[in-house]
Amino acid sequence: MTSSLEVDRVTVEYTAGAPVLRDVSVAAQAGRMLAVTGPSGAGKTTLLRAMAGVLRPVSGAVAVDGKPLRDRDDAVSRRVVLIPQDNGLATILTAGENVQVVLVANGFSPEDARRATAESLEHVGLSAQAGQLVEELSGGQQQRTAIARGLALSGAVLLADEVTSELDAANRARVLDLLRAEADRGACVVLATHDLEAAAACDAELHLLDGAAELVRA
Ligand SMILES: Nc1ncnc2c1ncn2[C@@H]1O[C@H](COP(=O)(O)OP(=O)(O)OP(=O)(O)O)[C@@H](O)[C@H]1O
Repeated sequence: MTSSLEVDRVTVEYTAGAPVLRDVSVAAQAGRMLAVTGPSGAGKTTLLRAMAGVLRPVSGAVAVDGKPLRDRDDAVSRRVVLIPQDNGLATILTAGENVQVVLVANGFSPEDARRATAESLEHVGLSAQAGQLVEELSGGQQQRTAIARGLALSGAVLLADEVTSELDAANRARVLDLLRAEADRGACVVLATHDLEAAAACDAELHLLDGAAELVRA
């Protein structure tokens, strides 16, 4: 089944009366990649967190398949996957454990979780690091572990926040190919990025500036 993600006139505030996003609307469609660009502090992470159901807008709504998201639990049950900017990995677990634990928590049997973990780490080129503690991995290897974890969940919506920032050119190209493969299997992919080449690899681009959004490429 394919899904669509609609952001309808969303305003988000961290402090009452000081919106970080103002009246932002955009739709992300199944099978396509949407880039969210803009300078540091423009609100890219805030928008992805609202899309993920982590932040509740003060007005407007985020909907998947026309049904508004209630909160993060609702978003998880509707297969909205967020790969966060800070990776969100448990540093005292291995790369493999980080992926596997999340899969089991999402209903995979231990055997399926083991298989999907091995496949996903292989896709990002980390098979040899599966048993290594996250705190022993480089920044780019940690970033790829978080990507492997997000990809393994096979979301209907995949929200990737600055997932190429620590990667060399070859790994960046590999990750963009993997995100494209997610879109090709029917996911809505949203990529927040500073990287102009990564943005150019997407089908559409939403540019944020001072909390307002403009669709610069549809
Ligand atoms: N938890 C928070 N509490 C208060 N203000 C916040 C919080 N998180 C972000 N902000 C503010 O919201 C604005 C947008 O931040 P956000 O992280 O969404 O920007 P960004 O475009 O992702 O930036 P970057 O490219 O540097 O990651 C910034 O002014 C930031 O200081």
